[in-house]
Amino acid sequence: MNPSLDLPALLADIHRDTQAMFGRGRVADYIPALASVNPCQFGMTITTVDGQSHSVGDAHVPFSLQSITKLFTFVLALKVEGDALWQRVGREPSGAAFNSIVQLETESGRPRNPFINAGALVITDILTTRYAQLDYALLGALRRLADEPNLYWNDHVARSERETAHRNMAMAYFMKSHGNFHNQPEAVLDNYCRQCATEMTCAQLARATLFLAAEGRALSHTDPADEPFLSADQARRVNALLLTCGAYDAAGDFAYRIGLPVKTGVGGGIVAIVPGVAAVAVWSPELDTKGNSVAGAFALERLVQATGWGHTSI
Ligand SMILES: NC(=O)CC[C@H](N)C(=O)O
Repeated sequence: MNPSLDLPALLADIHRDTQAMFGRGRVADYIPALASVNPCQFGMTITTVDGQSHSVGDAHVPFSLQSITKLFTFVLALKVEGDALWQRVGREPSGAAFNSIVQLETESGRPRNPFINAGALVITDILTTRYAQLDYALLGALRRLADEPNLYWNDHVARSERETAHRNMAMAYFMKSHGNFHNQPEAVLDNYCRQCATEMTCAQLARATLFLAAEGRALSHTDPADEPFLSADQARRVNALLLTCGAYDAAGDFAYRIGLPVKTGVGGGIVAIVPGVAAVAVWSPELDTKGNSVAGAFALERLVQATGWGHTSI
């Protein structure tokens, strides 16, 4: 990393400039419990592989990870299932909305990638077969990665999504009709909604995804063995998928503007990986029409313009 970079000063500048972005998007309201979140919040954390962490604004306020959890469930599935999972899900951008159902019909129930809802449901189905209590297995992995024992899902948000999960349920049944869903859709949806309702702060999320910037090494402070969480090759592949599929049908626009592997969620969070350098988490609840945080994307664009990150790593 360029030693002359003053990250705290840069974060302060970005924080100031994002205030002008409030009011340009809308908080997700299709999950009723998310509709009541105060929209005018912004937090950002940069955690570097050399051990620095810098935060600004609401970076210590927990928020609903939503689709950002798809990154973690995919990584878990890759660890337990390996390349066999590609028989059940593709690795191409969908170019369609995150909750689109149309491609499933023409593509025989095999979702385009693990980061759209249909693909994430297949991943959760795979993990539901593997783990008797997936919710706690996932929390355990997240706690280890974030080096933070106090991580939970928000039960109110989980129930709220579960009661209104008609479209996701329809996709699960459709995939089951093609033989690409092995458990009962109801049980998988229970797990999926709890997974999506996991809460973290920006500081915790940046820490939890640092392994993707560090060639798969979890860099745990509490685990001196520093065991790799993924192999360097697997981490490289996960980053490639995040770059091409991490922002749904805005993946091209994100690559153009930001050029880093990212995962977004309708809670307003975005995590971005700068391979070899840092993990960056940003959160601001107002979304654009594709379900991505308006101020979050703006902040990441400012960050890469100022640091040059991404220009050499991709
Ligand atoms: N894009 C998202 O964050 C979507 C996640 C949300 N839980 C859903 O399934 O609709």
